[in-house]
Amino acid sequence: MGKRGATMIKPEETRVETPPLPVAKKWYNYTCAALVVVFLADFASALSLYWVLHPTHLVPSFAFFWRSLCDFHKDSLDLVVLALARALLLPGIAYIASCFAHQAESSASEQALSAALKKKSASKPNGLPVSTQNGNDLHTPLLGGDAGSSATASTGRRGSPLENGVGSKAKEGDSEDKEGPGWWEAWLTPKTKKDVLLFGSFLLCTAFQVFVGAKCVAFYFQREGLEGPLMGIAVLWINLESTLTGRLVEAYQTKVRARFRDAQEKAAKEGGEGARAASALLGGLKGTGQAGSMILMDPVAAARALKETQLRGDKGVREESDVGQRTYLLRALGLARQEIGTISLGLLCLALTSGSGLILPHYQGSILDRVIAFDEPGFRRDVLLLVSFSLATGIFGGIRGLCFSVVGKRVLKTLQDKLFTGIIKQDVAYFDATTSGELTSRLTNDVGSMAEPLNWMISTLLRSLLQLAGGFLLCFFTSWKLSMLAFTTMAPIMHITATYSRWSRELNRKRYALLAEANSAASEALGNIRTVRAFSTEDLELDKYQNKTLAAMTKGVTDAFAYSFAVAINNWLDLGASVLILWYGGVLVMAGHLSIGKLITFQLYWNQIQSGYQTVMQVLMSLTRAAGAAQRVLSLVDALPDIDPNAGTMVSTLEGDMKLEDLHFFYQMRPAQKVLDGINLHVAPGQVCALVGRSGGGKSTIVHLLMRFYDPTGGRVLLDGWDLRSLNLRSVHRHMGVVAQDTQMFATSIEENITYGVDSYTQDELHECARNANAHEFILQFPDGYATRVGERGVRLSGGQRQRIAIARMLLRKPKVLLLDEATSALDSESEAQVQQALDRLIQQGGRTVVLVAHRLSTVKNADTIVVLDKGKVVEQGTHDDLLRQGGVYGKLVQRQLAKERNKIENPDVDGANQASDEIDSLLE
Ligand SMILES: Nc1ncnc2c1ncn2[C@@H]1O[C@H](COP(=O)(O)OP(=O)(O)OP(=O)(O)O)[C@@H](O)[C@H]1O
Repeated sequence: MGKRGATMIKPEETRVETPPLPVAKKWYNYTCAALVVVFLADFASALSLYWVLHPTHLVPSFAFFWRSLCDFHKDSLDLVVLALARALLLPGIAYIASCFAHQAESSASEQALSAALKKKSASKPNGLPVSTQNGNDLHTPLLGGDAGSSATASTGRRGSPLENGVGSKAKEGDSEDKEGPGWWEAWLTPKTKKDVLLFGSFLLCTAFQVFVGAKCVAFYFQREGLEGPLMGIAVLWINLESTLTGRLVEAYQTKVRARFRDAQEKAAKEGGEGARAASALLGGLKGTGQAGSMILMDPVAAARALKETQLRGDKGVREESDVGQRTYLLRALGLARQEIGTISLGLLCLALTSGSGLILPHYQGSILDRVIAFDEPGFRRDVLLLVSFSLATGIFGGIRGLCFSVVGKRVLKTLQDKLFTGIIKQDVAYFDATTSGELTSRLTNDVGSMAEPLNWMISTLLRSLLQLAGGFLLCFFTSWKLSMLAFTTMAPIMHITATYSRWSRELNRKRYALLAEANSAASEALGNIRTVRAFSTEDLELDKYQNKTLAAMTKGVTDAFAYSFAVAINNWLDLGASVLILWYGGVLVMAGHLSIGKLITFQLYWNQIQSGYQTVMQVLMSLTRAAGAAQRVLSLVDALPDIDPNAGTMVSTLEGDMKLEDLHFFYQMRPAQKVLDGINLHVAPGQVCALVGRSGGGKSTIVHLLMRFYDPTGGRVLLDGWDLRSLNLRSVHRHMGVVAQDTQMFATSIEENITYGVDSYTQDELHECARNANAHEFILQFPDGYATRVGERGVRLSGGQRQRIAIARMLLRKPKVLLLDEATSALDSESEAQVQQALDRLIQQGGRTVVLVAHRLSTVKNADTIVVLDKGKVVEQGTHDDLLRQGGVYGKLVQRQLAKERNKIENPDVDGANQASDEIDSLLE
């Protein structure tokens, strides 16, 4: 396989946003019911019209039947026949399309599962055992194996009817000697077949509709009371029928998806049993009867892998609530609440602009009629009014734009602040599962996409809706027949735009996810630039980044093609409507039923409707895009951390008594690995406890739990006899000082780094702490002294210098409890000795409790208690002398260390720290 990236599961592939199964079923049933009602009403309206025309000939003879059918201008039997044809054809199409949708869904679900399994198998060096339901045992390939073959193994089918379906992509890497499917077969997936069928039904409905529209205007109405409205209902029903047919198939797809997801979650919960359930379901879904051939590998792992990108708290994965357009709008309005004054002014100007905008076409048409009639005074008055209304429209339009733009900018700021607050308060477990690149993407791309439409959305949406409603009424007022004809093209346009907007929403969600991944890849590479340079892996990083941006671009280009296609069809339909209006309007004008001015007015109102509709659709489309981004933003804004640093009892003073009671812990990202397994430990106030042991034994994890970065999965951490979980973390941290293994610095000055989080201090205190940490001297050697900027993450300092600044930072806080996680590991022997001296002094000064993690003997030997940890258990515990007497692991370590010390004197280049670490490892072997 070669490329590591190939095993990654793209979040957008695995995270299928579907409602719960009961909701999906409910919507499917509602859509079915609505379709039945619409068909019945359609047929009833056509029959009623026929009955209105022939109250005595409801059951015609053949000759009468034929005459009625062929009389386009005066009879309506053709409408009854067409209604019947639709009632038969459309459900048939919906059924066949649903079958294809079924196949596409099961195939896609299967692909997602096998991707998850592939990832799992890639993360396990020994590969995962996979078992078929018919009892065969297979093995997934190792990381370096052929990705495609694992997918093939997991689908486990040959010659299935879905072989050429969506799932065929999963088998891209099938053995090279086999010929892949031709482009035609690859293209003709069940999904394509479904789409083609639905598009066919749409064309059919449009043709029916144009027929009814043409009939409507050409019809000779004997009594206009009932015939017109019945004809109008027929036009309306056709639109509904075509839309509902598409919706029915979608609702069915959603139901299938929800069923699959439920089965998958069941699989995660129940292990083997659930696996069989999911497998059976998949087999059932495919409709191939090959349940036995579906292979599932470790469903728990697969389901877990699927959830890796989801929001996490300290207690585990959380469901992100689905943010639709309505929720987005409500939340956006909620954010804009403080701007109510500016919004009100904007709305007032909006009403004035829209009102005067709607009056303009009336005067435009009227001016023309007055020119034709040589009515000079009327002409002058109308021109004056037109100018006045145009000026008003411009002025109020400008103010409206300004108001809403200001509101948009303010909301953006509020949102950015809220999101950053949401991110920074998350549990540490959340940050274990995500990358800073993804988070910065949320802060920039997602917040931008969510807030951007607010600049113009509210005003534009309201204005366009007013324009639409007003234009609609005025069109009917000007000529209802002309309106009826023109509106036959409206529904297909609406249908195309709605379908495109749904599809585009999904595509853009994937695009944003890819952009976030690209961001993540870039920030990871830049954050580790020295490693990248040292290993000359610039091309590899570039590849990773480019793969993501390429995939995002491909999706963007696909969207652009589809958009152009949708726009082209819309334009044709729009032009068609204009031609129809001019044709029939011209006929009416020539027959003396309509003035030229009225025809122009109608055309202008029609244009207003068109542009209003296009704008509404654009707003809705950006709404759907914004809703996708809003989901990622709001899920974080709303998510409360499991560990709330502000909750619990405030701690004003601390004795420093620390107790670990039967402590158990595993990290969420590796639930199978027990890191701490029943640790019991007591550190009395003022005592020093040293944790030693093999790398990975759980020493730093104990420090994490003492800081309450995580809560234990079993047992308790007690501070002064209080369960740490019941105390206010912020107040506890005020009494704690920590120097972590990887010293973290901010890209500010040395002084700001040392005084980080300290409210008040004097320069003397600052210098004293730096002196005690053995940092003062080297700081003064920099030309800017304490004002020296350290660069991002302190890159302009050496490891030892960073460590000493971190120690100074800790000393300045005068903590009651010191947590030193290998605080002196990065120092040379001389610095270490000095820092050690400073730490000793600090410990002796004020009876502080100290927990230190160290590999070096010199650091640990003075501790009151030395705890030797291995595989999350305490293997030895006591003072230096006790443990030496016992002659166990620690005793051997000391002997070896002394030997090394002698060796070091002879060979001063040896890196003592690493050696000592290796030494403990080997001792514990
Ligand atoms: N955030 C994390 N998520 C998942 N696993 C983790 C995480 N942090 C540590 N681990 C795992 O937990 C185990 C214990 O790690 P820990 O850092 O406590 O060991 P340690 O004894 O301090 O090792 P060292 O001496 O090398 O620092 C290791 O196997 C490590 O891989």
